[in-house]
Amino acid sequence: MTSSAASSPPTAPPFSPSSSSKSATGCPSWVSLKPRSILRGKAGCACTSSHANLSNYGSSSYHDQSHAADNLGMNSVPADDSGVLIECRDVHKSFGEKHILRGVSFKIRPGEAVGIIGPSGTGKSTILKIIAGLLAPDKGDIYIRGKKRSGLLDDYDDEISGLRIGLMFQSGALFDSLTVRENVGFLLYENSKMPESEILKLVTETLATVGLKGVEDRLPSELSGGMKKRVALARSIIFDNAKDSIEPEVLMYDEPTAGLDPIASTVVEDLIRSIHWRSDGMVGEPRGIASFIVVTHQHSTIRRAVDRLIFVSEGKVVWEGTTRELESSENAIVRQFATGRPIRY
Ligand SMILES: Nc1ncnc2c1ncn2[C@@H]1O[C@H](COP(=O)(O)OP(=O)(O)OP(=O)(O)O)[C@@H](O)[C@H]1O
Repeated sequence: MTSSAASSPPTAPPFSPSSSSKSATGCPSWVSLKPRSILRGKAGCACTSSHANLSNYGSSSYHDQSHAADNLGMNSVPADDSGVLIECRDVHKSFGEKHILRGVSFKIRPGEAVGIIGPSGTGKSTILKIIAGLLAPDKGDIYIRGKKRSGLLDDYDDEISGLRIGLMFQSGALFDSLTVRENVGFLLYENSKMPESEILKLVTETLATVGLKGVEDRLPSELSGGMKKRVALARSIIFDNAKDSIEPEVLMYDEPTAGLDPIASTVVEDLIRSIHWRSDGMVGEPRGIASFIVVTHQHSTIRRAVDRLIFVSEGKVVWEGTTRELESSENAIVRQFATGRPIRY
């Protein structure tokens, strides 16, 4: 992500588990469309990005070529519109003079694993923030289960949103002054009626799910980049056992593998998949997470973590198709993305 969200940098509320009096800085790694006091006004992180294979994206040559993609047919876009969870319809967004989104339209259906790809700065993260209700579109609408949504995150109640959406920021956005245990259990300590001993147990179990053991007492500064991503993932999938309504039905990940080495990337990609699989009851306990959306530049993440792709360029969706179709597409830009070859001038 190339820039911060519209809001000013967040300051987290004081952390208040009984055992700690530390205060936190930073912002949560995920937000839900269900309002909770801890999340109000806390969204928005300054993020950085690394795009190993796509350094030439955003060049004029790239943009010239992308016009050709406008003529591409949409491949393998499911025809069945019944039960569409999220629809972006002709969404526009400008920041000052910069017209970033110029009529973005797509649909997310139940159970889908969707990747949003495209040149740097084309507005992919902005799309996630608009879907999450952190930013308002200037024009166009977001439909949730067929119902037009209005307002931002803070305005929602359960009836209006109708869908629980979690967003994991690219940076992971861990609270630097809190331990791993406190970070992962943050929302539960703040909101849940669960006893602290149960929260501790759940934190340990959730960390084990993402392959981390014995790191509960470490600070984020004592973790590698890959471990931080996994802690952020753990925080995005820990749920209040006492309520079944708190779990997000759609998880959105903003560049979850950016900056990771291939092995650490694979771990995170497979974790994202496994969370999804569990929603289908294929592995372990069924979860309520219906779909997920991943913004990524990483080819391995596209191959391992998602099934369908939405290619955004110059603020529009210029191609949709399966990951397999990405490999075989004859469109110059899509093929170039698939092969990771530098663009020739
Ligand atoms: N709050 C904001 N204020 C001003 N400009 C913004 C804001 N948020 C995003 N932008 C600008 O909008 C453009 C799109 O940003 P965005 O982060 O959505 O792109 P992206 O496609 O996710 O990029 P990347 O692939 O590099 O992460 C960038 O030029 C960015 O600087």
